Amino acid sequence: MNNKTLVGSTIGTTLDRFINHKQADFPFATGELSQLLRDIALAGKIINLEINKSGLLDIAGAYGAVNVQGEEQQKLDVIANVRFIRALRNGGQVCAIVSEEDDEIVEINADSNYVVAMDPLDGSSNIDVNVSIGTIFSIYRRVTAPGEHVTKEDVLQKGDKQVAAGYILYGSSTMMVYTTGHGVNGFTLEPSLGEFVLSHADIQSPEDGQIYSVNEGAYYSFEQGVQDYIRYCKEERYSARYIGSLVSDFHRNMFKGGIYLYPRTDKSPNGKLRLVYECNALAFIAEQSGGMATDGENRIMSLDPLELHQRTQLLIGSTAMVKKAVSFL
Ligand SMILES: O=P(O)(O)OC[C@H]1O[C@](O)(COP(=O)(O)O)[C@@H](O)[C@@H]1O
Ligand SMILES: [Mg+2]
Ligand SMILES: [Mg+2]
Repeated sequence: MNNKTLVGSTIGTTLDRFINHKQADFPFATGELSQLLRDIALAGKIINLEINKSGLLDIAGAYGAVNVQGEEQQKLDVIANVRFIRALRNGGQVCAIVSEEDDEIVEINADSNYVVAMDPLDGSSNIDVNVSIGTIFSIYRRVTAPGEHVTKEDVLQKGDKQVAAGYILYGSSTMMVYTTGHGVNGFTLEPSLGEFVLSHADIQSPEDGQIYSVNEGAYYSFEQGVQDYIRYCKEERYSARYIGSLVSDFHRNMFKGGIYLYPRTDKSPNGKLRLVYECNALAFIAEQSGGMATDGENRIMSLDPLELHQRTQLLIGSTAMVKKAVSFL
């Protein structure tokens, strides 16, 4: 882990100031993307407050509905979804949202330029047991003209088209980590100030590592190559670490060096994780911090999304480890 002092964006700089500073790098910037990043940070702060006291409030447990994935929605999944949509609507920069919790495209401000794909609450199985969870987001510029009807073309863009992406991690501290294609920076929420403050500048993921993250309980449903790679990790005496929240496992491995795998199984022939609002964002962060993200054959960000809730196999993390894993497939 390296904390470097960068001209104009020193450790301790607030997110707001950092965004302003970075915007100056783009002479034709309109400030829309900057405002959108602020809106996401605001929604993250609001959700963070609810998560922190979720045990005290009647927001634990199931919501009593099933989302398009066939998964039982948790109350906090729905609350986080509502909070994000409201913050992005009020912020005025978004024309459409693709969310894990909504079957169809959520149309917002027809005249706005940006599309957001989001997983409002990642790691839902950990919500009620006080284990770290997150929010994942990808930002694209629409391809249709402002004012026109939003189409699937606007929301089903390759990961390579992302203009920004990141996540908010609600853990022992709350962090917002994002990229606009110029490196990855992490901001820690200073609770008494209520401000995200630059704490991890220009994050670089180690080339190699000793940690592997996979749900080994599904070992026998994985393809032979994946089973062989997991056995290799054991022979190498790597450490097995699996929180069960993609954002948290990814975050740890990005700093310490490691690989996260969610392989396809006989039950889920395309894997479990969603390309549009989980994998593309983390793939952008991984590549921008020196790591790698693949479905076993292709770069995740080169994949053409065909469906809003399309799933993909995911291998992500330190480059040397991901390449090694792919060599087993
Ligand atoms: O319980 P499993 O099958 O290991 O799946 C855990 C994975 O599923 C997820 O919970 C899926 O995300 P959601 O919680 O947003 O649906 C990931 O965060 C996590 O890595
Ligand atoms: Mg998720
Ligand atoms: Mg989710």
